[in-house]
Amino acid sequence: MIRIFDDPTSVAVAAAGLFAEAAAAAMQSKGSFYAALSGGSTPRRLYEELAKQPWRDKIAWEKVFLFWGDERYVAPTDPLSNQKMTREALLNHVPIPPANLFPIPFAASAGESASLYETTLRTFFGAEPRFDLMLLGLGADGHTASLFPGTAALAETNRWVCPCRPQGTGPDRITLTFPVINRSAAILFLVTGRDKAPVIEAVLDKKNNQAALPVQQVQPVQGQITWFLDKMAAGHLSPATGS
Ligand SMILES: O=C(O)[C@H](O)[C@@H](O)[C@H](O)[C@H](O)COP(=O)(O)O
Repeated sequence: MIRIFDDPTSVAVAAAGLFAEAAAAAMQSKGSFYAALSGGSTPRRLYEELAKQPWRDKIAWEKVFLFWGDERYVAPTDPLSNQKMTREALLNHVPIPPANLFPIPFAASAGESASLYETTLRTFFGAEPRFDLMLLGLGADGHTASLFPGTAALAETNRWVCPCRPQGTGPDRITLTFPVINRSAAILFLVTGRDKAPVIEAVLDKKNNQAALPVQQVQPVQGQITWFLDKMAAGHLSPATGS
């Protein structure tokens, strides 16, 4: 499903509603809700929405279990940390038990952080990872989570978590891999801004004549993909694709 909203704030408000609905449905069927969080500017707005009413009081936060889809290899106090962003925007403001939070650890190396997180996930989920909701963003280069073009992590079939080194500057990353992402019950992409219009057109209007983009490997085994876009990101889509 593709939904197009006027602006990033409307995307975040709608995403908060979807998050709350997915949480209520999972809690009703199995008593808990497992979500993987994304970094990025649009998710931050979503987290700020969830920290406000009605969601702060309406969501049964003690039954919410939060994981991170990717992280920069930096200390959790670093301004680049997705964990720090999420704590500031959401977690410091809602009654979620600390034991329900599973941030990506900052270990001796990005590789060690990834393998520790893999152990955490395997201990929690057992044989098969199954997130009720996976939040994802999309980079202008087609990356999602920290699965960047041309990196070995794209071909991973066994490991659930990988370290990776994006091209250019910036810290190493730790990312969930496609075998985990594609076992999610639901995936929600939040994409806003004019700079995303070409990549959104390539992915959703399938006008991609270049090499395959990482995001095109998001193909859930059973789950649903929902795209929440703002008008700017949807600017190059044909009218038949958007709604
Ligand atoms: O932590 C991150 O930055 C995410 O891993 C990354 O995949 C992000 O979601 C996209 O780059 C889009 O980011 P924006 O929403 O900020 O454009």
